[in-house]
Amino acid sequence: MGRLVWTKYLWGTSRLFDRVREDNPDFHQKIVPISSELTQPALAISPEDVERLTSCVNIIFHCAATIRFDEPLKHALQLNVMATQQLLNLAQQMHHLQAFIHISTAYANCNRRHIDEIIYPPPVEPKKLIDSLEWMEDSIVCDITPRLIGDRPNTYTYTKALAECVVQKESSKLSIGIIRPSIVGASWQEPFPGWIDNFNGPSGVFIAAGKGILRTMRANNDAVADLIPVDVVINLTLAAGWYTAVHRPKAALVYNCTTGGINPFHWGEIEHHVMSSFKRNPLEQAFRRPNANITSNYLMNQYWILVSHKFPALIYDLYLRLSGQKPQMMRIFNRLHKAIGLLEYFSSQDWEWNSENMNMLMSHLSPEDRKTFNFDVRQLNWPEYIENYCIGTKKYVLNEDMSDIPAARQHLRKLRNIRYTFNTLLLVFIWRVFIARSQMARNIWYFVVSLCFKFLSYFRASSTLTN
Ligand SMILES: CCCCCCCCCCCCCCCCCCCCCC(=O)SCCNC(=O)CCNC(=O)[C@H](O)C(C)(C)COP(=O)(O)OP(=O)(O)OC[C@H]1O[C@@H](n2cnc3c(N)ncnc32)[C@H](O)[C@@H]1OP(=O)(O)O
Ligand SMILES: NC(=O)C1=CN([C@@H]2O[C@H](COP(=O)(O)OP(=O)(O)OC[C@H]3O[C@@H](n4cnc5c(N)ncnc54)[C@H](OP(=O)(O)O)[C@@H]3O)[C@@H](O)[C@H]2O)C=CC1
Repeated sequence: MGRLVWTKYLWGTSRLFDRVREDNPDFHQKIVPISSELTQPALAISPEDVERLTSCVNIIFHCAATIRFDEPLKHALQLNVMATQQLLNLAQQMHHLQAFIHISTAYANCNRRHIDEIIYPPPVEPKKLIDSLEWMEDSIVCDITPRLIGDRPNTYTYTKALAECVVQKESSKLSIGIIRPSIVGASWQEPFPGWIDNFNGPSGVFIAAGKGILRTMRANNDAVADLIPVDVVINLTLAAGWYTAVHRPKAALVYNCTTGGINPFHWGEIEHHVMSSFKRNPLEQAFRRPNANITSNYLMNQYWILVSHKFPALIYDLYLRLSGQKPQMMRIFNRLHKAIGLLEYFSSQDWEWNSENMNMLMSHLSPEDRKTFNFDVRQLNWPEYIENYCIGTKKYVLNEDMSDIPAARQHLRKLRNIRYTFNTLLLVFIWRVFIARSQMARNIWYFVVSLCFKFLSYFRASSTLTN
């Protein structure tokens, strides 16, 4: 439902709605936005709006949540659990409600390796937790949060697990479907390939790598990167709304909305395609040439952070200071490291999700509906998707013009020349300081050079023989 920001998207200039605007310029007349605030009693919905909702609504799609990984527990609990309970209460007053679709996350149970389409017992009884945190000061809650969330990485996944349990409790009174998307990425086909409008999940990582800021990150090359295009999630959600309303399942049906078990792709492959895509379609004003690597080795990552992040940031900030400007690069890197640190849990391991209900739902759709509400990720071509995703971050997140690509390429060439010059100067400096002053360093240097020369002569000789 969201707050009234919805209107900004619908009536405003968002390119997401270009196609629907073309097909049906008056489409906005079909939409009635309702103002709400999840942190307020009864969700702060006005009595007139409550009246309208209870008399008109057939299906609820409950998406509103805080998705921040660093949300204080009390706030996350309020937004993701208590607000869900309030919406369920409101849903029970709705005279014509046919289905309640709750958007959870595939990582709600990320403390398990294999995740079935069932609701697992909650880590704690939600009501008990809400009651006990109510009287506690924020500082105490903060202290006990790590103990409470246990083997989950953050308050987000913890509260999303509790929310599932709250929703399940109402399944005798409402027809309920729960959608669990994995890592939501840019659109695959609808309304056009590559649409994305935020820095969440991998998008911020891709952009930071494309800008040449991010050069290293901890991730497992061979772990499955369970990205799911946003239009697949929406299509599945709509289809689940239809199925729930028509078939009225007795228990809440859970749909793991994932790609890993059906059409797996790995972080190592993503790295390769992201980097080559940004080399073909560079972002404007890159800090350095895009050249990022993932590694699962902690020490290696720390080494590259020092050499490829902190050292260039220090030099650049020194340059800014000397030219009378405010240093900023170190601050940017500190924020980046904080964000990356919160994502590494998800990129360093993999999970197996069972997605039988996704298949079951597909089998219930008519061939025409299967096309209109396509969520068959077997057809997803990953390299093409990643290319469109990277172009999408450029066009729709950073609002860069594709016609400026030649200038961006020129900028990368300039950066390459700066790097060559810098490396040459560094080599000369090292030569002057170490090699020219010490006999032993000189001997090692001559030894290395003669070894290289011998190798070269050997290869030349052997290639002449084979010819
Ligand atoms: C080596 C590289 C190789 C490259 C190739 C790639 C190879 C593969 C590599 C592996 C990839 C792994 C990906 C795994 C993803 C797993 C996700 C699991 C998802 C679980 C699924 C879910 O169930 S779902 C929810 C997902 N939930 C999020 O994903 C929110 C996270 N996030 C936050 O929890 C907060 O964001 C956090 C961070 C605390 C900061 O918090 P913070 O307070 O410091 O900063 P803010 O977020 O408030 O941002 C303040 C302003 O910075 C702007 N900004 C933000 N990022 C920016 C950026 N990169 N560049 C420029 N600008 C940026 C922003 O737009 C704001 O701008 P403004 O102020 O104008 O609005
Ligand atoms: N992004 C992802 O990778 C994944 C997301 N999900 C789930 O999908 C759902 C949507 O997530 P996503 O679109 O990514 O996240 P967004 O942050 O973009 O959307 C969250 C929505 O919740 C609303 N909201 C947040 N706080 C309040 C509040 N206090 N009062 C009223 N409304 C509020 C926001 O309204 P406003 O726009 O006004 O701020 C926004 O419409 C969430 O339930 C999330 O858990 C699941 C798996 C993956």
